[in-house]
Amino acid sequence: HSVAVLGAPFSKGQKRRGVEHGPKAIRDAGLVERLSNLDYAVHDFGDLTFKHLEKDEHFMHVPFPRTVGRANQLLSGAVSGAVGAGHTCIMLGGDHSLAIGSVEGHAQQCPDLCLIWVDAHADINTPLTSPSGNLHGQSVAFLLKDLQNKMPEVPGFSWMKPFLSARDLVYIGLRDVDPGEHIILKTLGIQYFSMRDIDRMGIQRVMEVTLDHLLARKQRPIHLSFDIDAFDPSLAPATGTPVNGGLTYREGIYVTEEIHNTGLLSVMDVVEVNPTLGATPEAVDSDFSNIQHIVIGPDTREHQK
Ligand SMILES: N[C@](CCCC[B-](O)(O)O)(CCN1CCCCC1)C(=O)O
Ligand SMILES: [Mn+2]
Ligand SMILES: [Mn+2]
Ligand SMILES: [Mn+2]
Repeated sequence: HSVAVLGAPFSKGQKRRGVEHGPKAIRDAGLVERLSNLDYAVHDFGDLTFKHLEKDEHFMHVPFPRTVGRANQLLSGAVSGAVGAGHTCIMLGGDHSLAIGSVEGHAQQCPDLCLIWVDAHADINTPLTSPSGNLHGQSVAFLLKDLQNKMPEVPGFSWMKPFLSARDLVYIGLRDVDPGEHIILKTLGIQYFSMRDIDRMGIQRVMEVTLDHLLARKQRPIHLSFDIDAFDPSLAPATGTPVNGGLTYREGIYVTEEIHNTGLLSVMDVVEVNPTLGATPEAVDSDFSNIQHIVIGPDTREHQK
């Protein structure tokens, strides 16, 4: 079947410059070619063009709310279009605030979707709990119906309303969760597997329980939102919020292979790649070839043994 590649060169969900170059860096490392070599029909939709809104005052301590909201409204339409056209969509970020538009657009086509969030962070702060105000740490809070009564009206987001149930979300890779986020995770009973859980259970068991939790009742489309800071910084240093003690290369491969093997992957976000950060040129290059391999999985012919 066919794959749509959609670039979202956007950085205003956080304060560090450079993550807007993520899509180009991933493309330059050969994503489209590698997908084509795996006999996928690849439709490269190119990069979205985001407008920086002139008047965009902070909302509380949240920077660029209208710019971020507008970007996600645009992205939502693009992802909805790609999925509606029958493609599996790969969205290249850009910072993780883009998951708001990506998941919302996906849900327009697939209201019964489930969400697997691979990340060092929970990204579930509300504007009231966020220590930084940065919207890339609040994405999930905008999606969840269960948090509706805890969310203020943020300017720029009136185009959407929360649609996801807490039971339809699983986290993998958590190791830097803020106090307010921890309270939300516990209160909503959200299923998560921290790095400590992975240490104890092993990645095979984590994936078994994750896919059982999400798919046992019924098979449905999977949205995989993959923040590359889920990886250990030794593997993926070129990212804005690195945290030690992350996923190994093999764990990353296993997570994506198990999701691939369900045949239910419908949209994947690859976000927080910042080629201007924390890396030497060779590290940047290995970063992206690693990401390529993880995102696409090894040559599928290996599976057909
Ligand atoms: N939870 C943080 C980081 C969010 C990262 C967003 B992601 O996952 O898309 O990269 C704050 C993290 N923490 C704050 C106190 C000092 C240490 C970092 C926040 O700013 O909300
Ligand atoms: Mn994230
Ligand atoms: Mn993160
Ligand atoms: Mn990050």
